[in-house]
Amino acid sequence: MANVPKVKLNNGLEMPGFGLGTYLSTSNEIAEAVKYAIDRGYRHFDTAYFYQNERDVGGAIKEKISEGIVKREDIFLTTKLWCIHHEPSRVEYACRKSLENLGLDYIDLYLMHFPVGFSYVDENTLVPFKEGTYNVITNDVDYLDTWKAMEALVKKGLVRSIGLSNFNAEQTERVLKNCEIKPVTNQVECNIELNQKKLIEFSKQRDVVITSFCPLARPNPKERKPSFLYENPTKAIAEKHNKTPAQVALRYVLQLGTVPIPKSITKSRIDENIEIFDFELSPEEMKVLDSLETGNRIAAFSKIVDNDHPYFPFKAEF
Ligand SMILES: NC(=O)C1=CN([C@@H]2O[C@H](COP(=O)(O)OP(=O)(O)OC[C@H]3O[C@@H](n4cnc5c(N)ncnc54)[C@H](OP(=O)(O)O)[C@@H]3O)[C@@H](O)[C@H]2O)C=CC1
Ligand SMILES: O=C1CO[C@H](CO)[C@@H](O)[C@@H]1O
Repeated sequence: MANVPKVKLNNGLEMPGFGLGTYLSTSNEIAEAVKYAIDRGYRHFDTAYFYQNERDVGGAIKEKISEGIVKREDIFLTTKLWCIHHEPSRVEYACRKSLENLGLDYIDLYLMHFPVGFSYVDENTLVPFKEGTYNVITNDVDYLDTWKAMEALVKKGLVRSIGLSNFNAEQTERVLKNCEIKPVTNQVECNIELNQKKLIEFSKQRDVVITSFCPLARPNPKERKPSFLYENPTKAIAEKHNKTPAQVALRYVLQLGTVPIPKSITKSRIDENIEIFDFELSPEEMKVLDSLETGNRIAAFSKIVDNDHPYFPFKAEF
């Protein structure tokens, strides 16, 4: 079984340096995947209110706890505050709703999913579109006010750590300069094609860990994309190490100093993805992989959220 090192967070707690993503899978398939992953040594799981699978993920964890395979304190569970709950008065409600869905007493890490708030219509309208369009109705809640309400969750013991997701450097700095409790991580898209080197360096200097989502760039096997999973130079590097291109891609973001959270519901891939702690890419190989950066971003916010919103994060260089 892979020996996953722990990463020290700026609040003194630890987070396993590798985890399982859960986006786009619900119900039985994700519950089975989480249970299998626990059996195979995964201890860190990433979900979100937005994914509508907190019940499945939490239920699977609880099952493994009641079987005596793990204890609650062995598991590191992340979930996220969704954009319709940015109003400070909604934050505790949203967190308690996530806890209820998960069936757990506390959340290890609670992230603000995105810096822009969306208008609240009702619980089931996760993405409120302007009629007849695919443009989201945003609001102007300041993410600093949302952050203050998240700090209160730590004080109440509902969550152990809080963090950011999809924040750019300037936004991260604004939170750091105005917070009582520092964000422990910023979870951002990071893979061979969007290697986030500048944001990683910036965050490292401020003791904020970068967690890498879409570390495999959400593969599309029919179109053989991303090319780094199917072609050289990744393929040749993988062969040299007796690994797969996916393992090289995950090892790459790990060696950049980030925490990868690849998602899979496939047993063989759950096994494959965690086996990245027994080899090392050389500085030359890292350089070759650096050169595959295209800047392509997959997580779709830029298509639905007004890019001119003052808190839209992706107009900045990093
Ligand atoms: N904070 C945020 O805004 C965001 C957070 N996330 C989080 O990050 C996680 C990971 O990102 P995600 O978008 O899922 O993208 P990933 O890059 O992790 O890709 C997931 C896809 O890759 C497939 N896959 C997994 N392992 C392999 C492998 N070894 N070889 C080939 N294909 C493989 C999976 O298929 P299968 O499951 O069928 O095996 C799935 O279709 C999410 O699940 C979510 O938890 C993601 C996006 C945004
Ligand atoms: O977490 C997420 C999963 O990816 C989606 C985009 O494809 C994002 O919208 C969302 O934040």
